[in-house]
Amino acid sequence: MFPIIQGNQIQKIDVAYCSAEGISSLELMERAAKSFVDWLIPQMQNSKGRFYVFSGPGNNGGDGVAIARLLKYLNHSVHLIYIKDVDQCSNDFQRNFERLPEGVEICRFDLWNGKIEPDSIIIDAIFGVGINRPLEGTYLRVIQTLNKQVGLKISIDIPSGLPADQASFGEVFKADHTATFQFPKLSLLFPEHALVTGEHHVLDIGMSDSFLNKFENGNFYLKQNDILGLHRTFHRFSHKGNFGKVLFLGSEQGKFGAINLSGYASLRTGSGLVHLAPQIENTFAFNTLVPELMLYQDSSKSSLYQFDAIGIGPGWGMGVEKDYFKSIFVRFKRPMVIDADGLNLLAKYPELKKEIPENSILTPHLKEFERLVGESANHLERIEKASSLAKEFKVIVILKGAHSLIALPDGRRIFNSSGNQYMATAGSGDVLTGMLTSFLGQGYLPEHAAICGVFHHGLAGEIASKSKRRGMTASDIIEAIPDTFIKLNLL
Ligand SMILES: NC(=O)C1=CN([C@@H]2O[C@H](COP(=O)(O)OP(=O)(O)OC[C@H]3O[C@@H](n4cnc5c(N)ncnc54)[C@H](OP(=O)(O)O)[C@@H]3O)[C@@H](O)[C@H]2O)[C@@H](O)CC1
Ligand SMILES: [K+]
Repeated sequence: MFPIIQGNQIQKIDVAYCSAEGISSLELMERAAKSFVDWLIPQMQNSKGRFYVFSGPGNNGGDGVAIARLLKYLNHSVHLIYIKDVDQCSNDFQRNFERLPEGVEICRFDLWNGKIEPDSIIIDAIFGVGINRPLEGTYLRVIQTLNKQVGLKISIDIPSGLPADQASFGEVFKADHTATFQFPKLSLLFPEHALVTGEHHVLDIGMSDSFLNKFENGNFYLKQNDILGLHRTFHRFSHKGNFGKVLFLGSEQGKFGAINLSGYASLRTGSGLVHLAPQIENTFAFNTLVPELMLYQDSSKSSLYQFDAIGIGPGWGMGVEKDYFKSIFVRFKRPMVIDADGLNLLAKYPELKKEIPENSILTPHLKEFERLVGESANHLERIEKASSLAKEFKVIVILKGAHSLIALPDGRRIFNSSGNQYMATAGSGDVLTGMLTSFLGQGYLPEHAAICGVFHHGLAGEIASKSKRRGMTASDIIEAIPDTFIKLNLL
């Protein structure tokens, strides 16, 4: 997993990396510039190949100057607009400025005529992770001017004006794409910044996970390769008992779809036996979506021990009695998945939080999370609260959304990379509950169940949305679950 390094540590990393690799900071900048251009060129198939690069005074600006050179070498039309006098810019900026080839149109911002030809691509290299205060004066004017321009806008490393690991504190360049070096900066993962970051892309500049891990501060970014080693393997002699017997409690009258979706998702994730216990008196009235799902009638006296894992909450309703709710924790005793009305009931009866079995997985979306822990001023505060909740009650909190956060009881915070906007559809959360419960039931450690569940869920969404886009439903996500195992070559 990539650690997500704090902005104010990044200069230290540059120095340590350059000395370990025996390269100069200028060479590292060249690598960054090259990785950017290698990523950029295939993106711009229909463009005329005309670029306007705006460079600020630091090394982000230096990246921009190096990129202007590399684009010119590829015979593109390149304009470089710099903002501060060159002799007041960073050393590596100045070294790159000296290397600019003939044909790059160079102009200082205050002398620039303000014209950008249609179909041009605007590259923002004004500020990177070194931003330390809100923009004012000329810099503010530059960003305001560029935000009014039409055309594809791309930020290098981070949209200028956005601090690396805090909530935005002023005007920010509005990018369509952000190409960030080596690992995403924390603030790129905040939902409230989506309009300025656009789509973000992580570009490799050669730093290994093990090198970066020396600078980690508990935040990590989950990639596809990270989950491969976490999966259990099964063999020809495995029988349905090995794949787990799971139970879902939820679905009051009128919300039958909820645990049906969870149950079906758990079958598709590999569960051997799946039972549903709807919150209704007469289960004859309950139709299961697929014949493989079995009905179970729970009574608060019976043992739940026969199940390997349970998932509670989807469509449950708020009529569940407190004592019955508590009895589930007491009767099962082992890690379980708590979602939807299970979480709303915890918000209603906060004294029950301490009864939750250790290492259980709680899966709130932003609204459910707010009910549990109160309002947050921004996503940074939300992340801190999720982490505190995980540590205090020794549970795993999955804060759902783009780049879902997995907050672990030991304080680590893992941000997911899979998934897309089309997954914001009814029942998507019930599917996740089914997948998490399935992995728990197959004997995965709760931490691994959480990581695999979140990643596969996002990947299934990506696969299903290829043909369905906005029309994708939760059932489509379920149907794509087997493809996630095939894609990752997992037997
Ligand atoms: N490690 C990596 O992965 C690699 C990183 N690389 C690149 O380096 C970038 C970081 O470079 P950086 O440290 O020079 O910071 P950057 O943001 O360019 O500028 C800081 C300058 O801005 C100034 N300043 C700050 N706020 C201001 C404000 N509001 N208004 C006005 N001025 C303000 C501040 O001066 P100050 O006035 O505070 O003295 C300082 O002069 C990084 O994002 C990436 O693109 C790659 O090249 C190689 C691999
Ligand atoms: K930038």
